[in-house]
Amino acid sequence: MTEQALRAPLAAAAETLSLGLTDLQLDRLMDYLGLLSKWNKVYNLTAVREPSAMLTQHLVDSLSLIPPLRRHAAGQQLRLMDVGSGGGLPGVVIAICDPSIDVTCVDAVGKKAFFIAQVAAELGLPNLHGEHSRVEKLKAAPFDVITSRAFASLADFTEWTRMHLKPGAVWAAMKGQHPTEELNELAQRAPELTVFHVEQLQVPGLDAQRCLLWIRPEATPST
Ligand SMILES: C[S@@+](CC[C@H](N)C(=O)[O-])C[C@H]1O[C@@H](n2cnc3c(N)ncnc32)[C@H](O)[C@@H]1O
Repeated sequence: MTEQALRAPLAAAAETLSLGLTDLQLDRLMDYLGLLSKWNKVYNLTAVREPSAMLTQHLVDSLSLIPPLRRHAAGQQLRLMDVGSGGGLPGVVIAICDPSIDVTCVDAVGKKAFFIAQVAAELGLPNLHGEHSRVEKLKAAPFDVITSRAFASLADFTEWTRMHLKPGAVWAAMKGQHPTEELNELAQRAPELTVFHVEQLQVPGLDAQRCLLWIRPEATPST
């Protein structure tokens, strides 16, 4: 498939999601797709091999997070950690779509974190950083939002990243079908956490269930 043939469905998906992306942002998303496809063979970034499948299953899927994230940001600058980001999903897509969000992609595999740094340099994204570490070993740093996609159970995700939450910060976990069992496990292991919003994500061109879970530590009552 030619680049032009992939750019059209990408632009259409961005339009359907009302993202208001500029031509430069669409170019960067296409450049990212090119890098993902090129370096996948070397770095083993994703099991999805075909660029057209990567476009829908990875880029457009990650784009579906942008409207809820913007709603949450409400125009404020945010520091966001994307945990277990692999080839940069959704972290790189967020950094391209929203320059006011400073994104750190954390992955336990060094070559994946290196790839993120390479994407940041090649695409000229000063708001994108790659960090090589198991997240539970990472020195505590304050973030406003911690995201994950295809990473770990909700209970592990929140336990391993809790020390990185600023006061007032939240987790946003991308999942497929409504994760009933994971929610039950979370309620047992971390009853002090609140799942304050579960929303369906619409992924243009993908006939699959997707949802986003917003979680926060229970507010400490003031004394
Ligand atoms: C299934 S991949 C998902 C990648 C990407 N988020 C996506 O949606 O395509 C899970 C990633 O989590 C990373 N990972 C697993 N355990 C980790 C940990 N404790 N800390 C940081 N990264 C971890 C793996 O190296 C892998 O790249």
